[in-house]
Amino acid sequence: SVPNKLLTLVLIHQNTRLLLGMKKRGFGVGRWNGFGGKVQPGETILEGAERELLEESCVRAPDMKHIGRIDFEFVGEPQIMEVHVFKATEFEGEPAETEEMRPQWFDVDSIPFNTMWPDDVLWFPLMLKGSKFKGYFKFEGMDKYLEYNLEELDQS
Ligand SMILES: CNc1cc(N2CCN(C)CC2)nc(N)n1
Repeated sequence: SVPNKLLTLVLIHQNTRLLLGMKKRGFGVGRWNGFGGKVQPGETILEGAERELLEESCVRAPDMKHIGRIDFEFVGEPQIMEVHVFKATEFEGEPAETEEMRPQWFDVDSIPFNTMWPDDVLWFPLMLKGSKFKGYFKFEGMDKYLEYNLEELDQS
């Protein structure tokens, strides 16, 4: 009966390249991921996504679109992490390293899944092909999920 924790995740996907960041501290440290964080009181989820992208990568992406939602449960943790995923194709500025993230471009055929969250290999293909999706993963620790479901949603 704990409200979900609202979080964001932004991917910038330009033709055959994807911008990821190496998380330098905190939750998910040592893994490549999109950019994001907690949604603050008084901001929309979209505003939170835009703010975190700028803070973590120094770029803005005004065309970002909401493409999915993934709920993450961690065994022993009552609060579900409700991650809202956004994708952009255009950006303003130059990706730059921050205290949180070291950005790097990857070819979509060479995504470093072995140094990413284990769920990514399942839903990144949906993200890359432009699907809208809804997912749920039950994690036990940081490296293993016990259950999941993932569905593509109708665009119509
Ligand atoms: C638990 N699995 C996760 C979490 C996660 N996030 C990313 C966004 N963070 C703010 C919270 C945790 N991202 C991916 N790709 N997988």
